[in-house]
Amino acid sequence: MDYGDILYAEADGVARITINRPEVMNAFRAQTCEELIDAFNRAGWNRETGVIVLTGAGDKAFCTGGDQGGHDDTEPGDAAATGGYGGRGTIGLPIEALHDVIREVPQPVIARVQGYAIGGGNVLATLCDLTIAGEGARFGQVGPKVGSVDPGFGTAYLARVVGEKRAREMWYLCLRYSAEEAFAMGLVNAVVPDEELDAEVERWCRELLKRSPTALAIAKRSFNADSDSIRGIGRMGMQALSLYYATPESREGGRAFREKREPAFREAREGSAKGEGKGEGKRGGGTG
Ligand SMILES: CC(C)(COP(=O)(O)OP(=O)(O)OC[C@H]1O[C@@H](n2cnc3c(N)ncnc32)[C@H](O)[C@@H]1OP(=O)(O)O)[C@@H](O)C(=O)NCCC(=O)NCCSC(=O)CCC(=O)c1ccccc1C(=O)O
Repeated sequence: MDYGDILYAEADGVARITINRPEVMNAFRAQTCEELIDAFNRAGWNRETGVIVLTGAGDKAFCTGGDQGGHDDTEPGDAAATGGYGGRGTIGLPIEALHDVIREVPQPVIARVQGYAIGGGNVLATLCDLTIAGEGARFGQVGPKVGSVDPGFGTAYLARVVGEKRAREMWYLCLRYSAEEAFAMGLVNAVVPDEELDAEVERWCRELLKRSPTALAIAKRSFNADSDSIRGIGRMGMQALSLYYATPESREGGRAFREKREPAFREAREGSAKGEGKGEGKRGGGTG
């Protein structure tokens, strides 16, 4: 596969995968997810590769989740309306397959985080085996601010990593957390000055490359086994999410972000319940 949205490099036992869309803070669209899946499989099944590093291009962001310009913005009730991202998978992004492959590759995956790890970007960093952050990194979830949610690993697995209270706080309040705060809650393994980030990631890679790759693979699979049930719950939740994306309430979030204004979720939900707006009646007036 030729890559347009990501960069891929292999050297000295380390595969580096870089989301290369700095103009949208490394937000991902369907094509980005497809390329990431291909790259993870390429690195994961190469016996020369001992560690995989996932990062984002530039110094502004690791990844800010789904590309808000990529949502289907047709009105609910229009024949083509899905509210999704227009690609493969339940919500038009093969996000489930991307999450799976990060967990499936036998090598440890390190998230090298500089700048923002927000929304689906924070989920990707959380799913990596290890996270190393520059001191300027900022973490957080934004779903309920923009009409989205990750009903699988992004919520349930996050709770295992940082604990139920913190995970609920992150999702409900949509605050941003500094690298030090993320370290304190166990979301990050190490924080270093931004200019030392590459050297620190390299140091961790060299340590991992000294370890038995088979023992690491068994350890990884053993850690995963305990949280694999989240996958099934996530699949079910994703079906619900695809219905939610087609509602005025969810669409209001994406639109408000693009229009740089506060969303009016409650008005959108109530308008929908009353059957106001184009096509709502055809969907039974549900709000998702
Ligand atoms: C990242 C911010 C906090 C940065 O804020 P700030 O520093 O004030 O800069 P801005 O002016 O807001 O942004 C600068 C510039 O970047 C553009 N941009 C930022 N993020 C995105 C994005 N995600 N998509 C498109 N464009 C983006 C922004 O528009 C600006 O462009 P200009 O041209 O300069 O105007 C802040 O930007 C922010 O909060 N961004 C929103 C992040 C967001 O909404 N992410 C999507 C979250 S929902 C999601 O990821 C769903 C998809 C998904 O991932 C998923 C779905 C279902 C199950 C699982 C998952 C999953 O976990 O992956």
